[in-house]
Amino acid sequence: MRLAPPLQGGFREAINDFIFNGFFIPKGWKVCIYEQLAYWFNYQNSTTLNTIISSLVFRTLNWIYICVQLYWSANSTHKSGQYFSEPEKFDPSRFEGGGPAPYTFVPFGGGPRMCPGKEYARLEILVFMHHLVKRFRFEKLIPDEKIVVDPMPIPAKGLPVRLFPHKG
Ligand code: HEM
Repeated sequence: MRLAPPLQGGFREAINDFIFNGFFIPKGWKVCIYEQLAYWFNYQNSTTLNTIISSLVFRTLNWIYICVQLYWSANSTHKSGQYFSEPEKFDPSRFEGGGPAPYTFVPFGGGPRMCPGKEYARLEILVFMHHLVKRFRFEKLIPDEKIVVDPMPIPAKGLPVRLFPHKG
């Protein structure tokens, strides 16, 4: 959920004027639909930006649109060395105690529009994992299988595993 969050992030509308990194963002500015471009920004800048605010000019037929994106990014926030030491390392102990600072671990978003399916999704995967480890030992068939992002992160070959039922 931290290293490869299923949702990369989302768009927001500014409810007040504010300044971010020298950009003046007026109240009411919001999204353009160029999500793929945002994904691209997300990956290109993954170590430096945790919010992407970019002005874009693009042309459709004879119209030129100027568009501001306010995009919060789970992926780049989760990979920030400022919030997670050795960000590429899988280390569940970083969630012990108080865990990460508020709004730094955001696979389900945050604030009033946070994912309402959060607890259901966590429970479902917990039940699945419980039955898997209680009944089987398992091995990945492709140890270094890559994850492709298109736009959701999925194992490139479908994560084949071999199951060995526990005896008795
Ligand atoms: C691992 C599983 C899931 C992940 C990682 C996930 C992630 C997210 C994220 C990041 C958002 C945007 C939150 C924001 O803008 O702050 C969202 C919104 C939403 N999710 Fe999920 N979700 C998951 C499972 C589910 C499930 C199981 C349901 C329903 C049963 C669900 C229903 C929704 C709905 C309805 C919204 C829109 C909420 C709104 O805009 O007010 N999600 N989810």
